[in-house]
Amino acid sequence: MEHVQQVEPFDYVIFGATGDLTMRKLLPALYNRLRMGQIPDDARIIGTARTDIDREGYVARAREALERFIPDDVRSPVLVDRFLGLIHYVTLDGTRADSQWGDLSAVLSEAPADRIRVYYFATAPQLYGSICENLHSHGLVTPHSRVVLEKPIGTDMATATAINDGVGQYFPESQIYRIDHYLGKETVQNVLALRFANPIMNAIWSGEQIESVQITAAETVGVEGRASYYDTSGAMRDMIQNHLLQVLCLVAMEAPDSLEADTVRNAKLAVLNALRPITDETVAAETVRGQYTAGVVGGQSVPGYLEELGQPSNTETYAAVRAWVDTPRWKGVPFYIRTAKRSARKVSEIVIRFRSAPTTLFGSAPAGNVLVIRVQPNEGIELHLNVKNPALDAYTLRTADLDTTIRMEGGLPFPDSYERLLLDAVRGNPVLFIRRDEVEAAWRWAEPVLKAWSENKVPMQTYSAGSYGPETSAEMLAERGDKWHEDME
Ligand SMILES: NC(=O)C1=CN([C@@H]2O[C@H](COP(=O)(O)OP(=O)(O)OC[C@H]3O[C@@H](n4cnc5c(N)ncnc54)[C@H](OP(=O)(O)O)[C@@H]3O)[C@@H](O)[C@H]2O)C=CC1
Ligand SMILES: O=C1O[C@H](COP(=O)(O)O)[C@@H](O)[C@H](O)[C@H]1O
Repeated sequence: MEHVQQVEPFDYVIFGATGDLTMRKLLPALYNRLRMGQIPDDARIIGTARTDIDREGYVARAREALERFIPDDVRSPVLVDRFLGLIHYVTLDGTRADSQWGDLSAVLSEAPADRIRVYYFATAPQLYGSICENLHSHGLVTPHSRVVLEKPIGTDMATATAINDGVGQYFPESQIYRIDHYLGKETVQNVLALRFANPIMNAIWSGEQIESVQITAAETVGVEGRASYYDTSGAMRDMIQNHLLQVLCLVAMEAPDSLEADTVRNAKLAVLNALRPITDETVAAETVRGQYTAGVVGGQSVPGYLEELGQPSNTETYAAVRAWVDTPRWKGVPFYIRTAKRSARKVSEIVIRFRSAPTTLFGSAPAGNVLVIRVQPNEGIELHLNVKNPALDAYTLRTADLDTTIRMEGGLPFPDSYERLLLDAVRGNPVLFIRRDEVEAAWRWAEPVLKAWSENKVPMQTYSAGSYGPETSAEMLAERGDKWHEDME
């Protein structure tokens, strides 16, 4: 099975190795892959950051991170020591040409010249260009090198272009891996299997049978310790421009001829290019933005966004958009996309509402079937069907659910999406990474909305923490007789 095959020996060079992302996600993900037997003994993880510590100091931090973020039942002292044995650390300012590049070069030159080298940028994106320039000028970019770029790729088209140009000067597109962790989620990848491996699904996957599509990513958490980042971002930039548009692409794309990276990415790009532009004239009707106020989440009282921030802000913590994919397949089908912080519950899901049967056999019209792809939690698929109500003499209907939970063999939880993606970069498989033109097409669609919002062309709504969002969001759906999933019967 592919997921337990060992990858080739590699050097993973992490820029930003002392940061939150490395400690919380990257090191635990690599540990878990080592635990699964996928990481060869001679692989190396080379952390770099400006913090002046030696290898022992860094290994101590890495050990602490594993103790914190790897559950006890899968953290074995022997494996932890083996993992920590792979780690090196080089103190380095990635933006300065006169920093200790020689030290990094010396460590890298201990491995064969044709070794796979992954440069992972877990720093602020503004640094990516100068880190690449320094890698190049110090002769560290080899034909076997790849660079993984963390989000956000810009805050608009201009900044995205600057980042992509900066990296693109030194790495060809084929060596650039833009990560989107939603594509690493098992249930997101499953959309392709569900659609294209099941003729019964494929046959009904268009506006002829589908009334509307909803894509939700809601969280109960607020902005946690990331307020300074989040307040410059907001829900549209943080979740919709990247993760949720990618999910929309998988739901809406035409069948690719193969699962080869560029074939899939071309199919996604075609969807992004077919998104109907939202203009100053349509933005108030097609979008809703909001900020959470104080409320109760999971039984705990929590402050509002502005209280947490301690200053006024025009940044949305909730965004909902009615998007349209202008292709023959999706004519007249709204794609409702929404994301929220401090929502009533954590849920990411895709809800496909089918048109109802035109029959008059049963008195009232039967409800349209609903297919729910549960991205997380409780990953699985449910299909709401109409069945005869067995309790009554009259021939009436009720709904029954076909519900399947998708699990790994042995009932194990799915690996974190970073686990798959980190090793795909080693394998040289970019299918789950985003190509430059996709990023640009997504900004082309999102930018006019952000501009209109910044000019207050759409009022900022409020919603209580622990609710499902502003009322105007439900009203946007009601205009066409639609309801958000939680309001469906
Ligand atoms: N944290 C998260 O959950 C997520 C983060 N991201 C993205 O990942 C990136 C990193 O985020 P996060 O870990 O939270 O940020 P942190 O601020 O926690 O870490 C930043 C890292 O960059 C290093 N750094 C800063 N300047 C330089 C420099 N000039 N040269 C070399 N290293 C430098 C810092 O170390 P030092 O000060 O020692 O140099 C530190 O290791 C950002 O782009 C973020 O948007 C994306 C998704 C989720
Ligand atoms: O990229 C991000 O995603 C997380 C949500 O990810 P999930 O896998 O838990 O759904 C979000 O909290 C964060 O703000 C955003 O930057």
